[in-house]
Amino acid sequence: MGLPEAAVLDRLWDTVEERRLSGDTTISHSARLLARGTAKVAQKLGEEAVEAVIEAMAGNRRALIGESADLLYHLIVTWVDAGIRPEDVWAELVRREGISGIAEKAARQNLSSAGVVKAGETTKLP
Ligand SMILES: N=c1c2ncn([C@@H]3O[C@H](COP(=O)(O)OP(=O)(O)OP(=O)(O)O)[C@@H](O)[C@H]3O)c2ncn1[C@@H]1O[C@H](COP(=O)(O)O)[C@@H](O)[C@H]1O
Repeated sequence: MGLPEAAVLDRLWDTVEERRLSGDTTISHSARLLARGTAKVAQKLGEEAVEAVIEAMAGNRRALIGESADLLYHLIVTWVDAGIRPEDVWAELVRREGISGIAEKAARQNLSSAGVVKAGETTKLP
């Protein structure tokens, strides 16, 4: 295998989806977490995000790599629970490619100040 690459995320999604469909909750962490329901899945996502924040603030590069993997895993479990496929998210990132985040936000603010978009509404595609 060459350098690790992002395709691992697609493989991980396939594995977690398989655990949702036929995983044994006594041996599969994913099956057990998904069986606990959306609130628990979302809680764990939040917890892992905070753990990544803590390591980033502490400047613990190695620990932040580990917490990043935990966060990505729990984000994928959240996608599986919500019926989101990786390509749904990859398509959104591709749509945004080449559009500066600053220009994107300014355009949204112009739309809302022109009354085209009500404040609080987003012009981001669903
Ligand atoms: N990438 C991961 C991965 N990252 C983290 N974790 C698990 O996530 C859990 C996080 O620990 P926590 O204490 O935060 O969560 P918890 O055990 O629910 O504890 P509580 O908060 O409920 O008390 C640990 O058990 C980690 O092992 C993962 N479990 C699985 N995977 C991948 O998913 C695949 C399928 O795993 P299973 O579903 O277990 O078969 C594996 O082959 C891996 O590729």
